[in-house]
Amino acid sequence: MAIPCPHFISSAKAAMEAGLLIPSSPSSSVSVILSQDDLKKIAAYKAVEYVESGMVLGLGTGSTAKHAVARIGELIRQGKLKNIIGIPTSTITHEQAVSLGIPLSDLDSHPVIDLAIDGADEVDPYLNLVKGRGGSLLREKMVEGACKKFVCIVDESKLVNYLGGSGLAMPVEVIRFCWKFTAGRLQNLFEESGCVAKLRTSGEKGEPYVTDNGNYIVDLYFKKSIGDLRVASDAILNIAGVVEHGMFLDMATTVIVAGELGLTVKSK
Ligand SMILES: O=C[C@H](O)[C@H](O)[C@H](O)COP(=O)(O)O
Repeated sequence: MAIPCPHFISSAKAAMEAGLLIPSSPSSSVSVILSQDDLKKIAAYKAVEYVESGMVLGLGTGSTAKHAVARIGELIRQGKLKNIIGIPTSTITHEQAVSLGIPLSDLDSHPVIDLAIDGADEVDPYLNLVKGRGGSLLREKMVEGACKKFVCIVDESKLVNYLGGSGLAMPVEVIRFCWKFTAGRLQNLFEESGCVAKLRTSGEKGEPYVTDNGNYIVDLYFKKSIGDLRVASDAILNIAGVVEHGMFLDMATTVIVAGELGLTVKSK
């Protein structure tokens, strides 16, 4: 999706730094079309400005986080970041980090993480998130729950008035055993919100999608708000068979939003 940005003031600077935009002259006014992926990259590059040498970093997963991981790899290669240790949140991020030469570890060896950078599927006005449409919610929640700072990076399409408000999936990771039973219990739990629970599938044959942890994902679709998020979270986690859900409540310390009018940094 191309987004017209006639007055792209603060993001123009970030776009130049990201190599997405070259001004024709120092005084020229900026008029540029940036794609959604450009916006993701701009948010990611801004987040990497928070990274300092010697940090243990949570490396997120997804089409936005991959730009941050690439940038960290680039700065390490250029010698501008030293002694970084990355904790990846998925096998795909692990593979990307290895290909970039980023030294890696895990939570067992590094239980405290200085900073994590990751994307999100939805961000509400209180910086609560929905994550996991890429399937990595469990490891992300473990890593980002162990962080001193969690910088979330999104383009403005991810902003919602309330979680579930995009009408897209709210993922719940469940064990395979009797997943239909678990999906039914989840759907019943949110009956008043018009919830529909669907098993996530992948590939042409529609096989169940399997997470890095060998589990399935049941996606919840809501017609109305699910009300108190803490109550909803506890109720989901109380169902035997549920491993984790994609609501990240009160976890992001900063959210960087790249949009038509520039970069917005919201912090707690
Ligand atoms: O499981 C995937 C992660 O939670 C992602 O961070 C999230 O889905 C956002 O992904 P993207 O940046 O590709 O929109």
